[in-house]
Amino acid sequence: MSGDDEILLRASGLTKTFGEFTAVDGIDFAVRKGECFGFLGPNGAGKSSTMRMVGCVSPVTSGELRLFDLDPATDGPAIRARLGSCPQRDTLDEELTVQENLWVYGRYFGLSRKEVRARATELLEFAQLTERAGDKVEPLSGGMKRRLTIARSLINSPEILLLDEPTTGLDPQARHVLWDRLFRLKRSGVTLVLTTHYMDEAEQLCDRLVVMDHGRIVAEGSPRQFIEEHATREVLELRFDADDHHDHAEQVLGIGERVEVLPDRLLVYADDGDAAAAQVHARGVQPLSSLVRRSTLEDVFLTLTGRTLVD
Ligand SMILES: Nc1ncnc2c1ncn2[C@@H]1O[C@H](COP(=O)(O)OP(=O)(O)OP(=O)(O)O)[C@@H](O)[C@H]1O
Repeated sequence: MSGDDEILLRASGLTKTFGEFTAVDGIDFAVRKGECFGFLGPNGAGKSSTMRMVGCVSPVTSGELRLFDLDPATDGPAIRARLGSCPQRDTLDEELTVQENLWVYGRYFGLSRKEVRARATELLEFAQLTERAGDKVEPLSGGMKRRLTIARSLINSPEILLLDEPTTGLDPQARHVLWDRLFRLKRSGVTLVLTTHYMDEAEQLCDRLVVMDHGRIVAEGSPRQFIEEHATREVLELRFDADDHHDHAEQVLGIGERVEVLPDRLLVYADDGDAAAAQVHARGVQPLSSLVRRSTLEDVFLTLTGRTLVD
């Protein structure tokens, strides 16, 4: 196998248990060279436990895991040398400067002083932190710290970068800057594997993704495939006075393909949202507001699991 079809990471029957509890329940997936592969799911779905096994920091309970055709159980150090790993929480040394954080990490990977300095200069540019190179980390914004963490995880020029919820806790603008950096990284040939519970992030970044729930993979595909397969083209959102959404659901039953009741609104799944709205109107139902939008991964998740992603 070669080129774009080359599989860098493969799991089959991958399982992680903590005592009696099964956090990852026999999952299968494969990541191709150069793609961005995502694990989408709510808190507790087993995404981080999967990433920790892939990152060779948590042993596999059972099943098979191979990175670069190597086994984490016996080849952990060789795999880690070719991986970058960006944890959910920033673990920067706040007492050091921005560039010192990179230098220290580079030395840990065995790069020479000269190599470390050259690589750090490149990475600061990539992370748009050149101007802050000599500043302490502590006062940086959340977005800057996240970019520095990513830069640090790239110091060894990894072939695969693991990102556990890369933009959780960041404001919208900082998220967009980060997405732009990750796009650039992917274009440069780095394979990205990320977890997220944001549908927009998965839609923006991932070529392929799996949806996880209760330790299992419940669906797999590209974001567009997901939407085409598991949701209608459009959704009509209807809002009524609080508390009576269930009553209104009965009134609109049979319109579109499916009606979903959420605490604050009704979702009518229909390929033609405007036609569905006209039918609602014809039945004399009068919502406080109504809106037609395209289906998203959130709708797919709701269809597959009966729950919203972010409760
Ligand atoms: N070290 C541990 N010991 C016991 N249970 C654990 C441990 N680590 C994770 N779990 C449990 O395994 C389940 C999956 O956790 P995991 O962190 O993998 O989920 P997640 O999808 O990454 O969620 P989050 O978005 O909150 O990180 C959770 O119920 C969690 O409480």
